[in-house]
Formats: sequence, structure tokens, C-alpha cells
Amino acid sequence: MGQEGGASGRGRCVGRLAQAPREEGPSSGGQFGHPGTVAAGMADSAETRKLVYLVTGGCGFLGEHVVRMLLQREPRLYELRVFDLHLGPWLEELKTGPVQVTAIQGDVTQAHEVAAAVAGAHVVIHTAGLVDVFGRASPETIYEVNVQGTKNVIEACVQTGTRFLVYTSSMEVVGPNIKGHPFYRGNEDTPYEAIHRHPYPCSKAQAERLVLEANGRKVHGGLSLVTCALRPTGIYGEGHQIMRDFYHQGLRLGGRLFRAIPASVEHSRVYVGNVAWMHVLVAQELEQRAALMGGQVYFCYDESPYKSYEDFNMEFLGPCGLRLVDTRLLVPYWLLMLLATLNALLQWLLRPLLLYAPLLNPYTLAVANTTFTVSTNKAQRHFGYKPLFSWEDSRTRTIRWVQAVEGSAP
Ligand SMILES: NC(=O)c1ccc[n+]([C@@H]2O[C@H](COP(=O)([O-])OP(=O)(O)OC[C@H]3O[C@@H](n4cnc5c(N)ncnc54)[C@H](O)[C@@H]3O)[C@@H](O)[C@H]2O)c1
Ligand SMILES: CC(C)CCC[C@@H](C)[C@H]1CC[C@H]2[C@@H]3[C@H](O)C=C4C[C@@H](O)CC[C@]4(C)[C@H]3CC[C@]12C
Repeated sequence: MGQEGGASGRGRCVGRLAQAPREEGPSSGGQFGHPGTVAAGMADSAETRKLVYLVTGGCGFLGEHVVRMLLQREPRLYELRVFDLHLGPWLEELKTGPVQVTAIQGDVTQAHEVAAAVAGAHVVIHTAGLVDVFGRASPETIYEVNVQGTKNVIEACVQTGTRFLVYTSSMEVVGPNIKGHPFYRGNEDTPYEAIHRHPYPCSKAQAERLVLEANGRKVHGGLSLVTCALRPTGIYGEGHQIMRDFYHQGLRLGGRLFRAIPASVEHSRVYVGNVAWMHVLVAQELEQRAALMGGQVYFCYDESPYKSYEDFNMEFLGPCGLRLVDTRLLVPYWLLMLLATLNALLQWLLRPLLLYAPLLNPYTLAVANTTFTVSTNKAQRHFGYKPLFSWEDSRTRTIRWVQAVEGSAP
């Protein structure tokens, strides 16, 4: 797909018709089992443990689930390197198992730190990024981390001979676009005018393009780099900070949240455990299916229902005691836009003094108010992906997490 932004990422990201590379190779269904089970079927013995993985952003919301999923589902793992700006204390508990877990405190914007972490790795799963649509970081910083950081990862793979790179992209590479066009039950090949102006989607689109274009480059040693990009929609699950923010907001408002978005505006959401599983499965299959998977993008999906962002959150916050009050008649969209604009103005005025970054701003309101739903099975056709966690299981796990972290368990 085409996305050109200004060199700094500040420029307007002008897109073309967003289409993923046309699918190549045979699309086949039943011949794939859960390829992960093939690896899992191997005897868990020392001689099978020979792979070195690096997970950048491994202490983040998604990254931690990827780290834990690798330890559970990749029996060939010899060393797991967890690279992050901020290392989590929970990493210590992982160091008692058969896999060598190496915590690396580092910055993806520093090429030498990335090269040192990548050297000797067989696979890199690059999740590190600044997920900022609230104005917390400057456009320059978002570009530095998300684009330059990704360039550093790619170049480190080329220089050190690492052949397999899985990149965590985002649905926002596609949309919603600045015109508010809905993306309704779309897939990786659905034509859509991907035009962005916000630094975050611009940076993700530029980084994804760099990763896909790097597919096939010769790495040190003469073999080819094999890359692919995964596009999660809104991820939810244990560790989702925004869900926690909504819960706290509801508690402050006497157990109520006020609907701002019509229930008819549907979003695709995906459980973090299934996103982690897709990352692990892609990494396991990328070598055998390089011709089919190399340079491809895959939406992350599971059985989570299509709902408005607020209604979906209530699947978890309702059982935790909150209720959603329909105030759309009281708070028309124009008033919401005014409030969002005032928030953006306040953020700008207060920036020299303090960081004011509320959930509601013109960008988040526009995204929340635009239907974006995905319907695809490309990941299943290409590498046998099936969700590891059902909707019921994903919902129960998320509810338990909200209840546990907020002490609201019955
Ligand atoms: N959360 C979602 O709904 C969602 C949806 C689609 C895609 N994604 C993508 O998934 C990835 C992970 O997102 P997340 O929600 O887990 O965010 P997160 O902020 O929880 O995790 C990002 C991790 O990257 C690390 N990081 C940030 N800057 C770094 C730097 N300069 N050097 C090294 N590490 C750095 C952070 O410390 C953090 O641990 C991101 O690339 C994001 O764009 C997230
Ligand atoms: C009316 C407002 C208060 C509603 C606010 C909701 C808002 C914070 C939510 C709505 C949609 C959410 C984004 C969407 O799930 C997809 C992504 C892409 C992913 O790469 C990063 C997170 C992000 C931007 C979600 C952020 C929170 C949003 C904007």
C-alpha cells in the first residue's frame, strides 16, 4: 500500500488506494494443522532448543503476551531476548525455566543498541512503538521511535544476518482515513483510500512499508531477509491501559459511563492472547512458507464481536459494576466535537506547564465514530492460524483482569 509522509513524519501522509500486495501462491485450507503443534510436538529436550528470538517492546501490553506465548508455544527456543526501554520486574520470574531469558534495556532509536540485541538472533518480533493518539509525544518523537526505530531493526537484521522479521503494524495503516470513510467487513485486499494526517498512523504506515520493502534483501551471509507485517485492530485483554482508564472514569462518575458514539458504529477488536499467538505462529512458519508469506500483511482477527467501541468495553466493565448511560440526545456530535477541540486547545496551552492528554480529542473522536470492521481468513489460508482463545474465554480473562487489578472482584 502506498503511504508517503514528510521526512519527519510531520508531513501530511498522502495515500493511494490501499491494497496489500496481491496474494501469491496457493491458497489452501485443510492441509494446515495448527503448525504451532508441529513444533510443540517436538520432544522438549536440549537438542531441540536452538533458536534465539528477540522481542522488541517485550515489556509492553502486547509484548509481554508475546514473550509468555513464546515460552509456552515455541519448544525450539534456546534464548529469548526481551528488549525494551522500560523493563518489567515480572521478567525475573521467567528466568527459572529451561529457556535463557535475556532482559535488554535499550532504545530502538539507537542503532548500535538494536544491532547488539539483534546479533545472533534467528527471529525478531518487532512490537516496540509509541502508541500515542492522545498527544503525549511530539510528532518527531513518534517518527523517531516508530519509523527510525524500525529502520534500525531492519538494518540490524541485514548487518548481522538475522533472516526473519515479524513487524507489529496496525489497522490504522489502512484507516479510518481523514475523510471518515467506513471500512466495513474489509480484508487485506479491500480497496480503501488510506489517507492519514495524524503522526501515529502516518508512522505505522511508513514503518510497515519499510518492513515489506525489506523482504528479499540479502543479509550478512548471503541469504534473504523474510519479513511480514501483522495488523491488529483494537487490542483488548489483560494489561490494556485504556480499558483501565475507562473503568476509572466510570468509577469517578458514580459507576456510569456516558455513551458518546452511536451503537451502530462498529469496530473490530481482537484479544491480546490471539494477537500474541498469531505473532508466534507467523514466526514459526515464516521459514517454510517464505515464498507465500514473505512481504505480506495479515490482519489480526478472532471471534470477538463487532460492536461500537463503548459497547464492546461494556462487555467487561458491565460485569465490573459500570453501566452505560445513553446521553447521545443530550450530547450531540457537534458538542462532542467542540469538547474534543477544546481539549486539544487546552493541551496546547498547558503543554509548557503540564501534560494534559484526555481520551477525547478530535482524532480519537473521529476514529471512534467511524466503522472499521475486518472480515478475513488470509492468516488461516497462508499459515493455518486459528484463534487460540474463544470469545467467551477472551471475555472471561479480561473481566477477571479488570476485577483483579481494580479490586472489584465479587
Ligand atoms: N494496543 C493496540 O490496540 C494496538 C493495535 C494495533 C497495533 N498495535 C501495535 O502493537 C505494538 C505494541 O503496542 P502496545 O499496545 O503493546 O503498546 P505499549 O505501549 O504497551 O508497548 C510498547 C512497548 O514498546 C516500548 N518502547 C517504546 N519506545 C521504545 C523505544 N524507543 N525503544 C524500545 N522500546 C520502546 C515501550 O516501553 C513498551 O513496552 C505497537 O507497535 C502498536 O503500534 C497496538
Ligand atoms: C468519544 C471518545 C471519548 C471515545 C474514545 C475512544 C478512543 C480512546 C478509542 C476509540 C478507537 C480506539 C483506537 C482503535 O481501537 C485502534 C487503535 C489502533 C492501534 O494501533 C492503537 C490504538 C488505537 C489508536 C485505539 C486508541 C483508542 C481509540 C482511539
